[in-house]
Amino acid sequence: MTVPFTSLDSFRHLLATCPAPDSAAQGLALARNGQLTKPPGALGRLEDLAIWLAGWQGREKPQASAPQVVIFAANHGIAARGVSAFPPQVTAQMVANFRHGGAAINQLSRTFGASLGVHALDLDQPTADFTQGPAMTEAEVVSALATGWNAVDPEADLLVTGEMGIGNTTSAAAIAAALLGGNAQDWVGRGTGVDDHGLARKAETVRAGLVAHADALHDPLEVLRRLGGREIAAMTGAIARARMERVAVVLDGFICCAAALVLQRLHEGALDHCIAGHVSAEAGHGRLLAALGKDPLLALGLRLGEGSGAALALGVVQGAIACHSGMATFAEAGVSGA
Ligand SMILES: Cc1cc2ncn([C@H]3O[C@H](COP(=O)(O)O)[C@@H](O)[C@H]3O)c2cc1C
Ligand SMILES: O=C(O)c1cccnc1
Repeated sequence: MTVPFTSLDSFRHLLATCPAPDSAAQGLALARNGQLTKPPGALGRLEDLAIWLAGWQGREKPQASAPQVVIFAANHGIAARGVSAFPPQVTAQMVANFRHGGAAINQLSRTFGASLGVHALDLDQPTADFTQGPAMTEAEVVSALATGWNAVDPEADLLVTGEMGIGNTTSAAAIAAALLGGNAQDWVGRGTGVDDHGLARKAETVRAGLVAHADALHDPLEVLRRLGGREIAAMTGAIARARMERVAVVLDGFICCAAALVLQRLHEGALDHCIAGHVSAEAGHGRLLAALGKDPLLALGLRLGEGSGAALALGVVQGAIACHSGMATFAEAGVSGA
C-alpha cells in the first residue's frame, strides 16, 4: 500500500492536517451519560472514557469489542554494548513465540477479543550503534514509519501498539532525554532486569548518544532517526495513522510512550486520540507520562512491553463502554432522579 509520505519532511507536514474528534457525537454521549441510572459521576473515569471514545468513533454509543493489537519487532546496534540482561537473539525468538501464541500478549489479546498482528522489521539488520552515528538512514526510518502506518486497520474500535526489541529501553531513554531534557541517568531503568553495572552502561550509552547528536536534538523526527529503532518508528507511524483515521489508541509502557512523544513534540494535539493504559515499573515511565499529560488507567508493576499493559487496559475501556452503551436511562427504567 502506498503511504502519504516519502520523506521525513512530508511526514512532518501530515500531522498538521489531522482531524478533530466529532464534537456532536461527544455532546450526545455527554447528554446520555447524564441520564444513565447512577448518581452523577459515580462511574468516575469510566464516564470520561466513554465520552472521549464517542468523539473519536463519531457515535453516541461507542464500541470496544473489536480492538486491534499490533506488535513491531526490531534489533538495535546498541545491544552489543551490554545494555540488556538478555541477548539480541531473543527478539527473533519472541517473534516466533508471538506467532505460535505463547507470549503474554497472545493471552491478553485473546482475553479482550483483540486481533493480534506481528510485524518483524529487518531483524537480521540491527540499527547502527547510535553512539557512533545515526541509528538509521532517512530511507530506513521512513520505511519503518510506513510499516507502522500500513499496519493499522482504520475500522478497528481501538488500537494498541506493542514492541519487542532487545535493547530498546535504552533507545527509548535516549529519545526521552533528547526531547524532554534532564540527565541520562534520570531516564534509564532496569529494562529486562540489568544489574547496577548494566544500568551504568545504559546511562553512559544514552549520554554518548546525546553528545554525538547534540546538533539535532531540537528536531523530533531527527531524534527518532538518530536514537530510535525500527520498531519504535513503526509505533510512531501507527499512532500517527490512527490519529489521521480517528482511531483511538491505548498507549503501553515506556518504549511505546517514547514513540508517541515524537508525535507530541511535532504537533500539539497529535496525541489527543491516546490514553495511557498503564504506568510500567520502568524508572522513567511515570515522568514520561507526566510530560505527555496522560494519567495512566492501571499501575500494576508490569515491566514487559509487547503492548501488555495497554491490552489489559482494554478491559477497563470495555467496561466503560458496556456501561455507557448498555445502561438504562432514568426514564427508561422508571427510577426516580435526585
Ligand atoms: C523473553 C522476553 C520477552 C519480552 N517481551 C518484551 N520484552 C521487553 O524487553 C525488551 C526491553 O528491555 P531491554 O532494554 O532490557 O532489552 C523489549 O524487547 C521489550 O519489549 C521482553 C524481553 C524478554 C527477555
Ligand atoms: O515499560 C515498558 O514497556 C517496558 C519495561 C521493561 C521492559 N520492556 C518494556
